[in-house]
This record gives sequence, C-alpha cells and structure tokens, in this order.
Amino acid sequence: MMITVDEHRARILAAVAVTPVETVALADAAGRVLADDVVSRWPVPLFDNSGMDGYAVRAADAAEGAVLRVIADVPAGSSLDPTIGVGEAARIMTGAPVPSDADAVIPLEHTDLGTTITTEPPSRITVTTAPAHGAHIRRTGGDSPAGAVAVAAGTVLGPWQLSSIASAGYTEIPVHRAPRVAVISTGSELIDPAGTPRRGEIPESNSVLLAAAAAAAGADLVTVTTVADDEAALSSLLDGIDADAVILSGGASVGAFDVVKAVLDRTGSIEFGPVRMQPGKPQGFGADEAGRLFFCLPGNPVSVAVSFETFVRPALLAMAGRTVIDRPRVHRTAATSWRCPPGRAQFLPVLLDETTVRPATAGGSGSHLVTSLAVAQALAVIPADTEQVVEGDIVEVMVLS
Ligand SMILES: Nc1nc2c(c(=O)[nH]1)N[C@H]1C(S)=C(S)[C@@H](COP(=O)(O)OP(=O)(O)OC[C@H]3O[C@@H](n4cnc5c(N)ncnc54)[C@H](O)[C@@H]3O)O[C@H]1N2
Ligand code: MOO
Repeated sequence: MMITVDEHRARILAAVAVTPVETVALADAAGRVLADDVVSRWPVPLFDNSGMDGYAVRAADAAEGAVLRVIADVPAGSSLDPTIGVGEAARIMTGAPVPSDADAVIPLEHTDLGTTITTEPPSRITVTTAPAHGAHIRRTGGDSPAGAVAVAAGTVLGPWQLSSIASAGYTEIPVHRAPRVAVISTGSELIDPAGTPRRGEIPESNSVLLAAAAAAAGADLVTVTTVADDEAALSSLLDGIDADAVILSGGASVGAFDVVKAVLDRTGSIEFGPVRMQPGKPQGFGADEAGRLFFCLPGNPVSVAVSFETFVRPALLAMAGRTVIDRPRVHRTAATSWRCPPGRAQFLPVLLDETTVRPATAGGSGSHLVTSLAVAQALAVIPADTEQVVEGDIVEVMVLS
C-alpha cells in the first residue's frame, strides 16, 4: 500500500532517539545542540569598565573648561584602583576597570588634547565637553548578572553562542553527540568515477552526495563505501558497522537484484514500501535489533537527493537534538507550466528568483536526471492531487541553502 510522504516521515521521526550527551571543547562545539543551560560564572561585564579611551573623573569636577590633573594611567588589564581626589583624573583605556572614586569617563575627544596619544599620560587636561554622571561606564552585570543563563539548553551553537559561553567562563560544554552515520551505495554496475565504464557500468555518485549532505547536516561519517549486489557481502559489511544511522542507496525497489531489500526486509522493524512521491517512491526504513536506523533509499540520483532532504536530513537533525529540522519553505509564481505525476507528490529541482520558480532542466523531475542537481537551487513541492502546474500558479518551494 502506498503511504504519503507525511506518513513515512512521521514513522521515521517517531523512531528517532536523541543522541547521548558528551562534553566537548568550545572549538569542537559549533553546530551542536547544547544539552544543559550554561549559567554564567560571573556578572557580565565582570567589573565597571570604561567604554571609551579617555579620562576617568568625578563628574562634579569636570565642568566645561575645568583643568584636571592626571594622576594615574589605567590600561586594559590593569588591576590599579588609583585614588582620584578633587580636581584629578586618571587616563583610562577602553575595557579597563574604572577607578572606584570616578563616576564618569570623558572621551579623549572631549578634552583639549584630543586623540593625540602619548606613551606617558599628560600631566593635565582641560575638559571641552562636560560628561554626564555615569557617562561611558559599562556597569558590572549590566549585560547579565552572575548565575544568569547565558545560553539555554537546546540552543544550536553557532559562533555567537560560543562567544557568550566563553564570556560566561567555560571552555568545555555538554552537547549532544553528532549522529554517527554510515553511507553505503549498492550496485554491481557502480565503478569509481575516475575509472573507464564498460557497457552497463556507471560512475558511483550517490555516496558522494549522501556523505556530503550528511556531513552538512552535522553527522559524523563512520563509513562511506560501495558494495556489489551481493547479499553475503552486504550482510557482512553491515555486521561490522557501528552507527546510529545507516543510509543505503539502490536495491530498494522490486528488481531481481534488489539486495538491500532482500537483506533487510523485516529485520527488526525495517519495512519496504512505496511512498506517494516522485522521485523517491521505493523507500525502506526501520531499526534493527541493535537500534541502528536504516534509511534504504532508491538508487536513482535525484531520488537519493530528494529522499535525503525529505526524510534523512530531518531525522539526523532531530537525532542531534535540534527542534527546527526542516528547510525553510517559500512561495513563488510558476514562470512556466509543467506536468506532475498522478497521485504522487512531486519534488522538482528548480531555479528561483525573487518572484518566480521554474524547473532546473527541461527534463522535469525524472529521477535519473543527475545534471539537474548541479544547477538546482531548491525543490518545488507539488501536492499529490495536482496534475499540472500552470504558469502563474503559486508554488511551494523548499529552499536548500
Ligand atoms: N517494476 C518496477 N520497476 C521499478 C519501480 C517499480 O515500482 N516497479 N520503481 C522505479 C523507481 S520509481 C525507482 S526510483 C527505481 C529504484 O530502484 P532501486 O532502489 O532498486 O535502485 P537501483 O535499481 O539499484 O538503481 C536505480 C538507478 O540508479 C542508479 N544508481 C544506483 N546507485 C547509484 C549510485 N550509487 N550512483 C549513481 N547511480 C546509481 C542505477 O544504476 C539505476 O540506474 O526503481 C524503478 N524501477
Ligand atoms: O520514485 Mo522513482 O524515485 O520516481 O524514480
């Protein structure tokens, strides 16, 4: 029985378990999902510090025209806390701790000496613009207090979040482990792309696509390999794989040599059956007794690309602890008309501009049209009950980058 794309996807997502937590260095944490709240070890900023290169003063002494004696120099990193008496100032650099006696910073530009800077501070300055009370002092905890959640559990860590975590006082953090993924292309017709194909042979491209796509989705690739249409060879290869997910391509349909189906059908919960989509109709999915998830994708290259986007990528992201698992979708006006397969949702490689969408190649959504992948920017997603897209129709598009 044909099931819908949504039904197959729901079955997959129901089987996904989030990976265990491991502690990693910040340098290795980009793209991972934070497993616990990161609580700041201190207030941010840590101490009252200057927001400008200038002079720390008592605001009451620093009226326009006042002459102040410069009695200290406080560069960033200095632990000095010079006493500032009446009529006195300390030269201070951006980020340096503001002396306890000061209640304002005058930027260099607001003094008679301007931004001309010397190694030694000047002995005196004349104020040309009076500072407001508290001017240019970045207060202790003004960004967040000690003990505040700097980055919440569940956050996908990018460069900005990692910098916040470092500021909160950590070099290592708990994150969900990257899903360990094996990619296996099956087919006796497959040869190394650099080889010379004999009649019937073709260059193997699916493992290249799947490995790059899985890595881009944050997976850790444990195996990327090709195996002939040989049940014993595939079985022994699978026996040796320690992975959270195994992505196979080819041999999923009804052909005489469809070894993936022959080896895996009804192993654990793995089931094969057609899904109402084009390309990508023959699909197999399930878990074996060891808990490994098997994605058995049809061998045609465009079917592999579409199946990965529709089923595998969301599953890998969910495994890694992500909650946003889908590509963004936009709507565009069809710039031309095209036919759709009856009774199957169509996933068509397309080109986009600001307002319109058109098929990436003249060939439409044929699952063997591998060159359409090279130019496609997105996949148009046309519902199963649509027989034809007519120029001017509004079309839903899954954006790939
Ligand atoms: N009688 C039927 N025949 C087919 C049906 C069907 O329902 N009844 N479904 C068709 C559909 S739809 C698809 S899709 C394919 C899927 O077949 P398989 O998953 O068994 O895939 P293969 O036959 O192994 O390969 C299909 C095609 O793709 C090429 N291929 C395979 N692996 C690679 C690779 N790693 N790199 C590059 N190209 C690859 C392979 O040479 C074939 O041309 O079945 C239809 N048939
Ligand atoms: O479903 Mo197949 O992937 O159309 O060629």
